[in-house]
Amino acid sequence: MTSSSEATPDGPVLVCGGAGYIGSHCTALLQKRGVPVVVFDNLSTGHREAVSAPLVIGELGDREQIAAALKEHQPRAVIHFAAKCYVGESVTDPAIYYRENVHYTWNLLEEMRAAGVHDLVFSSTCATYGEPNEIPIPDDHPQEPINPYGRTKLHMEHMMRDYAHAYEMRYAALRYFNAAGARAEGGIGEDHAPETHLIPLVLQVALGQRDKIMVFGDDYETRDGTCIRDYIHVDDLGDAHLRALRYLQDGKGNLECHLGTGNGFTVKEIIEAAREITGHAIPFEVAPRRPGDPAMLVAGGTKAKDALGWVPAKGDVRDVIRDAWAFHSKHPDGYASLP
Ligand SMILES: NC(=O)c1ccc[n+]([C@@H]2O[C@H](COP(=O)([O-])OP(=O)(O)OC[C@H]3O[C@@H](n4cnc5c(N)ncnc54)[C@H](O)[C@@H]3O)[C@@H](O)[C@H]2O)c1
Ligand SMILES: O=c1ccn([C@@H]2O[C@H](COP(=O)(O)OP(=O)(O)O[C@H]3O[C@H](CO)[C@H](O)[C@H](O)[C@H]3O)[C@@H](O)[C@H]2O)c(=O)[nH]1
Repeated sequence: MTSSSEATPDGPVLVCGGAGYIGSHCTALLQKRGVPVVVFDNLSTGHREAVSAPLVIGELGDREQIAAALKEHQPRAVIHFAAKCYVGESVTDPAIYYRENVHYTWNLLEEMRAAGVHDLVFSSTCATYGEPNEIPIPDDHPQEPINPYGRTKLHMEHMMRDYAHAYEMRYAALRYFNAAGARAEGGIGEDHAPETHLIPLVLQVALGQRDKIMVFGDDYETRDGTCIRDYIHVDDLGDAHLRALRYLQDGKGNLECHLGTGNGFTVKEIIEAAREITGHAIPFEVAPRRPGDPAMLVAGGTKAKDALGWVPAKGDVRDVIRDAWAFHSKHPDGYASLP
């Protein structure tokens, strides 16, 4: 058994998508806690430099590659981060999302079943809730996604629920709010191309890589007219995955819950906090609303705390931005800045 302050699951753990932003942070934490870990990633959006664990360059579209990795590394569990994640692209080209999120996850489930690997922790998203009818959003909010990205994630959740019901399998679906920040101990951080997320874009302005940040809409019904989001530190997300896996391995059942801080910040508040931290003026310009953006997304409920004993260590967005800034100012071109 583990203490409530630190969870250590049994390994080896296969981390699909472990070269990506959130997966690399979870992998680093597993290693820090001494859990044997192997990353399986096709490096389509991930980075070899983000991984210091053994890396299998593999494709979830290819069942033979999944089977070979499971056979060679004999994991006791899988944590599954790999997915396509651009909401706009999912609207214009949903086929990619149904193939790579839904079909490829089915590939993984089938190969796990064939190999007798029973435990799966998986990245879901608050985008499965769609336009919330209640803020803060309770854990049992209806799931009515408003774009194909969210719908594919919901399909993935349903697949896991059905597999867990029918076969010998246990799963945790963790619905993240806005992942942000970088590893407090340094070395890894966020490097997406193209980058669409607010905090790294704001920090690109501070680095002189952009003239200004565009604020998508200032006529929402919020305290300053700009959208409110719940920014959750990527290290806290990593910790929640370890706890969720321990929960499954302790036989406590399946789990579906969201992961956020419960604190919401407006776009203008993020810019202001980044000004304080970077000392840069960070000019902005108001642009039209971005289609599909809900005014407010903030986590409510206590399910993750009750089930996992998980409380985010960095609930203040300034701490999140400070860690992101430490990474971006040291690696202004992301992993390309590394020697
Ligand atoms: N970033 C966020 O704010 C956020 C919020 C909610 C949910 N999520 C979910 O969290 C997960 C991780 O997000 P991220 O921001 O770290 O994304 P990311 O793109 O940085 O990481 C995804 C990783 O999966 C790998 N991958 C993708 N397709 C693959 C395939 N077919 N075979 C093998 N590897 C493959 C990529 O190379 C990459 O390393 C995603 O499932 C995403 O939907 C992210
Ligand atoms: O240049 C920018 C970028 C973003 N924003 C605003 O900043 C807020 C946060 O935007 P992000 O793109 O950083 O994050 P989202 O809330 O859109 O995205 C989150 O929710 C999505 C689903 O809705 C996906 O799950 C995604 O991975 C996750 O980060 C939004 O109000 C957005 O309109 C701007 O004003 N200007």
